[in-house]
Amino acid sequence: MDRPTDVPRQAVNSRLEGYRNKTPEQRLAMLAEATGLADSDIAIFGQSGALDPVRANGMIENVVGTFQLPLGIATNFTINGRDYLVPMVVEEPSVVAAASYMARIARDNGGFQTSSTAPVMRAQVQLVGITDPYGARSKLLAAREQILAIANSRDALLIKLGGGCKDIEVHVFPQTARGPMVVLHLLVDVRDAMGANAVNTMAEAVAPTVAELTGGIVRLRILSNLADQRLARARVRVPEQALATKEYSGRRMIDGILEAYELAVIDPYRAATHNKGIMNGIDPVILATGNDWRAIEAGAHAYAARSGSYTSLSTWEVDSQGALIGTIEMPMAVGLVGGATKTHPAAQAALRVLGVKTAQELAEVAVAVGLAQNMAALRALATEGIQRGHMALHARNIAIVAGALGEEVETIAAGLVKAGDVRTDRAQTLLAELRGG
Ligand SMILES: CC(C)(COP(=O)([O-])OP(=O)([O-])OC[C@H]1O[C@@H](n2cnc3c(N)ncnc32)[C@H](O)[C@@H]1OP(=O)([O-])[O-])[C@@H](O)C(=O)NCCC(=O)NCCSC(=O)C[C@@](C)(O)CC(=O)[O-]
Ligand SMILES: NC(=O)C1=CN([C@@H]2O[C@H](COP(=O)(O)OP(=O)(O)OC[C@H]3O[C@@H](n4cnc5c(N)ncnc54)[C@H](OP(=O)(O)O)[C@@H]3O)[C@@H](O)[C@H]2O)C=CC1
Repeated sequence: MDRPTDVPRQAVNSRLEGYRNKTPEQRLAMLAEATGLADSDIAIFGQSGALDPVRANGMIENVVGTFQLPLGIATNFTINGRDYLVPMVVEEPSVVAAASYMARIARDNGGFQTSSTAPVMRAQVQLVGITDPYGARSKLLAAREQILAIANSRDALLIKLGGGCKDIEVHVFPQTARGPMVVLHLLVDVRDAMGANAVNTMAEAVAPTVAELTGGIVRLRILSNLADQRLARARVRVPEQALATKEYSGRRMIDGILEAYELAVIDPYRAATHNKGIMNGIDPVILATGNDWRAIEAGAHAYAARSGSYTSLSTWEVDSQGALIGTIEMPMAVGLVGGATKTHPAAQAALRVLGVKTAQELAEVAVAVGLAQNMAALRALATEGIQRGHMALHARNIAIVAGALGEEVETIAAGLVKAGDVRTDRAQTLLAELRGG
C-alpha cells in the first residue's frame, strides 16, 4: 500500500551492511525498507525523469530539457544520537564512499555532535550621497522600532511562524572611492526558508523610509551571502585506535592529519583545497535537497576569509586522552521551503529520506557530512595519498570513457585497479582483450 508522505519518518538504522555491493535497484529497496519511504518517493528516485519538462520549464528560463546527476546515499551517519541516511547528488567518485567510511568510524565512537544558531539572515540597504555618515547611523539606530515595523509588515506568515526582522545594524564606510557610504543591515529570522526572497522584500520595503530618515540615496537592497548570524557546527571525537590501519598506527595517522590541517591554517593555497574537500561533502547534500549551492559556497569561502586571510573552515586537535577532535563552524543558509526545495520532486523525496524537521536540522546534517569528508581526505592525504582510494573508484568512469558497457564496466575497472594504471588507453586495451577473448 502507498504510504502517505507526511507521516513522521520511522527511526532509521543507517548502518546498511553490504550496501556497496548491491545493485541500484536493491539499494533503493533497502533504503525504502530502512526509512519507510512512500511508494511515490521510491518511484521518483527509481525513474530517470523525476523532473518532468513542464515542471522544469516553470523553474528557470529557456528550458530545453533536464540534466541528470547520480544520487547516492551516504550510510553510517549518527548525529546527536540519531541515525541518518544522507542523500548526496554529486558527479565525483569516492565522495559518497569517503563520507560513509568516516561516518562508520565516528558512529562507533559516539557519532557527530552538532548545534546551530537561529536561522538569521542579513539584508543590506546601501546609502550613498551622505556627507555625515555617523549622523545618518545615529538616526537609523534611533528609528530601529519604525524600521522593524515596516520590515515585519511584509511577511505575515513568517511572523506567525516566530520569524521576522529582529534587529538592525548600521555599518559606516566613511571614505570610499564614491564618497561616504552607510549600510543598514536587517537581521531577519527566516525560520525554515533559505530566506533570500523574504529578506530582499523587507530590504526594498524599508528603503524609502531609510532614505527619508537620512537624506541619502538608496542603491542596493539585497541579502548578504556572508550569513555569519546563521551558523551550523559539528564536532567529532575519534580515539587513536579507531584510526589505525594495517599500515599506519593511530598516532601516525593523527600526527599526519594535524600536520595537514596546520598547513591549511597558515597557507591559503592549501586552505582552498582543504575547504574544497569539506564542500565535497556539503554541496551534494545541498544539491540533493534542492537548495542554492552558490549561496552556500559564497558564504563558506567568505567566512573562511573573515579574519582577512583565507583559512581552514575546520579545526583538528587532540584532547587530553590523545583522541582526535575535529570541529567545523560555518554559515549554512538552507531551507525546507522556497526555491527548488518545494518544486523539485526528488528534492522533496530526499528531504523525506533525511527526515529533517527544520532548516536548522538540515544545516547541522550538512556540516557533519562536510566534517566527515574533510577527515576522509586528510586521513588519506596524510598517509597513503589520495590516488589509491579515489582512483580505484574513478576507474569505473575511465572504463565508461573507454567504451565499456554493462557488466564490462566493473570488469575493466577491476583490471585497471589491479594493474595500478587507471588510464583510458589502458582501459581500451583491456576492453579490446575482453571483447576479443
Ligand atoms: C575511498 C575510500 C573510502 C576507500 O577506502 P578503503 O580503505 O579502500 O575502504 P574499505 O574498502 O576498507 O571500506 C571502508 C568503508 O568505506 C566505505 N566504502 C568504501 N568503498 C566503497 C564503495 N565502493 N561504495 C560505498 N562505500 C564504500 C564503506 O562505508 C566501507 O565500509 P563498509 O560499509 O563496507 O563496512 C578512502 O580511500 C577515502 O576515504 N579516500 C578519500 C577520498 C576522498 O576524499 N575523495 C574526494 C575526492 S578528492 C578531492 O576532491 C578533495 C581533496 C582530497 O583534494 C581535499 C583535500 O585535499 O583536502
Ligand atoms: N544572493 C542570493 O543568494 C539570492 C538567492 N535567491 C534565491 O532565493 C530563493 C530562496 O528564497 P526564500 O526566501 O527562501 O524563498 P521563498 O520566498 O520562496 O520562500 C520563503 C517564504 O515561504 C513562506 N514560508 C512558508 N513556510 C515557511 C517556514 N516554515 N519558514 C519560513 N518561511 C515559510 C514565507 O512566507 P510567504 O508564504 O508569505 O512568502 C517565506 O517568506 C532561492 O531560490 C535562491 O536561489 C534570490 C536572490 C538572491
